[in-house]
Amino acid sequence: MLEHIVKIEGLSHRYSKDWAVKDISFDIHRKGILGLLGSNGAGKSTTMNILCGVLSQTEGKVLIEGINMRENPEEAKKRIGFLPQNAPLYLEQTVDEYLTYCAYIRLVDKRRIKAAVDEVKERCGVAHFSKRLIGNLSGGYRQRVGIAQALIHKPLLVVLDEPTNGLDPNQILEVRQLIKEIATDRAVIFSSHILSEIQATCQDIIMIEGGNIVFKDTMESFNNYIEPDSLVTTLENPPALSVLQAIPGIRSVEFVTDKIIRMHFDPTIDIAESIVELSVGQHWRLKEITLERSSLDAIFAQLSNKKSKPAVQS
Ligand SMILES: Nc1ncnc2c1ncn2[C@@H]1O[C@H](COP(=O)(O)OP(=O)(O)OP(=O)(O)O)[C@@H](O)[C@H]1O
Repeated sequence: MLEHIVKIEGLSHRYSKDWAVKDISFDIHRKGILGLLGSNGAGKSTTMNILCGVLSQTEGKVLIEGINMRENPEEAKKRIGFLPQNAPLYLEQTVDEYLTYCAYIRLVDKRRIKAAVDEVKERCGVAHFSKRLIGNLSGGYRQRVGIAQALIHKPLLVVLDEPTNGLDPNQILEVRQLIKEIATDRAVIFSSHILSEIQATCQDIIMIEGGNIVFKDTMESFNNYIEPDSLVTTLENPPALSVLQAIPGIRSVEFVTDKIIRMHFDPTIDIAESIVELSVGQHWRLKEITLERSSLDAIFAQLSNKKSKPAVQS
């Protein structure tokens, strides 16, 4: 049986009249990365803020190693490191000054503070910037410092709210790698509104929309559950639009260039095979065919349409 360090039960929150999250329950395993996927306003930050004890829920329970966050926040928070959506950095401090301050407010033993700062700097790859003002670091390095402060007190769980937001592609790859490395000896939960971000990093996924969980399982099950519903094909000798539109199962056809064509199709039909067969038979000279991953909106629509199947699994 998998060991859990976090148990969230029936969590609901409303800021005013409407529910921002409603009846959310899930567990977090002791190690590995759980991705929280959802579009803007889905309820990711609300869930994470409650999980970290920054926001007090309207209803429900958060237990960290059995400790109730509402009843004993000091003990529960010792076990959690948090990087909120807007990293809480002091731009006028050096990396050393800032991390020392974080160690102090995170109640790290005074005799251990220097060692703790050195350890997280090393781990997060910012040791060479110890004396640099945080305001003079690039976005990627600021984010590393943000992750370092979340690790300073050796928490069991690290919560990262959209940690790759606003970074350039290289910085995204580096921060992803750091997150994977951190998760080798602790649990990590991280949120994103980008599916590929979660797919590249997480073993487990929770998808949240309109404040409700619409899917929770392993990443592998998610990938198996969501069928692609469009493909892009390169044909050196493409037929007329009407010929492609007439293929059974095709819903729409768009010429991206005169040779590259995007086709949306009914995911219950194996359209790729038909295209390959037709291409050979009718000399369309197929060069490339790629199934495209669905957008978040399309996935949400698919999940809603599959309500007859058990979309939410525990
Ligand atoms: N302080 C607040 N006061 C009132 N409503 C809020 C507040 N914070 C969030 N909300 C609302 O709660 C809902 C969930 O917001 P939340 O920030 O949790 O979503 P999110 O998935 O993190 O989105 P984003 O990626 O845009 O931050 C949204 O409808 C949002 O407008």
